[in-house]
Amino acid sequence: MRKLACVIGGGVIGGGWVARFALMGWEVRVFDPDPRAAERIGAVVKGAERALPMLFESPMPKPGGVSYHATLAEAVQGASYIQESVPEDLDLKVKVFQEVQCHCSCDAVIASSTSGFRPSQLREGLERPGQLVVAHPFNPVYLLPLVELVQGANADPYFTDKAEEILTGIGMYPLRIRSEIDAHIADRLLEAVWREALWLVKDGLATTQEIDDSIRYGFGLRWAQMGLFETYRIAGGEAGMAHFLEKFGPALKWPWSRLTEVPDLDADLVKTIADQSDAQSGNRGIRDLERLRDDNLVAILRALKGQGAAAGKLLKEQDDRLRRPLGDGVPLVTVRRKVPVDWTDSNGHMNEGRYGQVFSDASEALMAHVGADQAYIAAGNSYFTAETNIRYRAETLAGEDIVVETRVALGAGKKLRLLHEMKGANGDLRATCDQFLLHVSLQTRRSCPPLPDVRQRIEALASLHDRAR
Ligand SMILES: NC(=O)C1=CN([C@@H]2O[C@H](COP(=O)(O)OP(=O)(O)OC[C@H]3O[C@@H](n4cnc5c(N)ncnc54)[C@H](O)[C@@H]3O)[C@@H](O)[C@H]2O)C=CC1
Ligand SMILES: C[N+](C)(C)CC(=O)CC(=O)[O-]
Repeated sequence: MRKLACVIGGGVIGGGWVARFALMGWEVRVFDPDPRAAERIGAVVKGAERALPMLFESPMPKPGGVSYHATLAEAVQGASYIQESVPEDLDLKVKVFQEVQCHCSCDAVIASSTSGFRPSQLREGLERPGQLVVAHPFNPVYLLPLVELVQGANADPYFTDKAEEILTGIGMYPLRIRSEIDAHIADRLLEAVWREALWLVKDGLATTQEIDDSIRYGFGLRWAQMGLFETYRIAGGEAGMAHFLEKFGPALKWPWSRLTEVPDLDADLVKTIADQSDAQSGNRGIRDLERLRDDNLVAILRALKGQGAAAGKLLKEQDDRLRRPLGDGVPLVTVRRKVPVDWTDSNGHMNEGRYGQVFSDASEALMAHVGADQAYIAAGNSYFTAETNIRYRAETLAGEDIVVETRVALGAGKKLRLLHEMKGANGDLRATCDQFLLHVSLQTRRSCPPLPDVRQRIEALASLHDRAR
């Protein structure tokens, strides 16, 4: 399948889709009648280019090109996936889908970013209603994996399955919503919290900052890794969920919530909220806030990745999908990645310990390349590092692209000596590492010669790298 996506509507959400598809190697065609759309999307893509690759240890694919088209008919040509992200207006969306179907391939997935409409509403008057699904993302689309995938009645599961496969391939977590309902699942939950928050401000009970603090210092942290039900199960103690419901069930009937009413967004309430929000965050521009949000999300997601928990598990799976064989260049490129924010220290640059990690990753990649991979290790053979000598030549900042080039300087029997050079995007040297490893048996924990295949491949690399010196 040709990896060609079309994004219709290039605002906040459309821009995020463009960035995610393009950075995951898809060519993207955009249609948006607003002449400022390309500039807006450019700014979103720039932020995404810094943030998204920080999530992965594997190299990103070559980014796909982004092209802008004067007509919708031209933009959808040849696309296998079409994502609509025009404003939340049912008539407008239906009109867009009707036009899309006049020009797109009958095999293409047509997906809507709608926050609240049901697929059956969007399919009104469509010639091929089954071709449309809802794929509701979360802002920023290029970092947050969740996408609510709604098929609804009268759909063709072929398109839902295809959408699921494509969205998974670009690193997202498609959550299939079993029955179509207004606002799907997540927006219903968000809406409940949002309404309650608006009442708290309107009634003068809390400021915008106090409400944000009540979330980010407390339950927001719990939600990011366990959600609602698993968290409350623990709150029930040894007796679990049933006991939690027994303990806190009666409170549901007390007037703890104003959810059944909606506050009027009259001029007074809008001014109160806008003034409080200005006082809270008005000293920072939107781009600054976006960068702060993205860096924090990257750090949180990477922490979850370390634990293999929640969205972090998905990142590990995407790393596996992105991993490619090393190739046979001389020297070998053993690491190609972006420096993530959580690797920097109080000097504002990549911490010295992380250089050790990068070179360790380089050795591990080389080991896998010569056949000393996870299966080889599981069978009881491995290499241990006996000595590492790192020279720091220039500082490296978060968001920078780095590569490590590795030469086998010695591959004789159980001895392996690797010379690594870490370079920046322009080939400028950042650090070198001279590393001596010994082959070991994991049963005896003593050194021993490698198995013949690994030994041969190491010797071949050593002689190739020696000749190329
Ligand atoms: N902003 C958010 O937090 C989220 C929004 N959504 C949904 O995504 C959709 C888009 O929302 P936003 O990006 O926030 O809106 P937006 O207002 O930022 O962007 C809409 C874009 O559509 C363009 N547009 C208008 N008419 C068009 C047409 N006929 N053809 C092509 N482009 C057209 C506009 O020029 C604009 O660039 C909505 O359905 C919204 O509910 C979904 C998740 C989150
Ligand atoms: C406010 N909103 C309904 C458009 C929000 C969403 O749809 C999802 C999000 O990113 O919060």
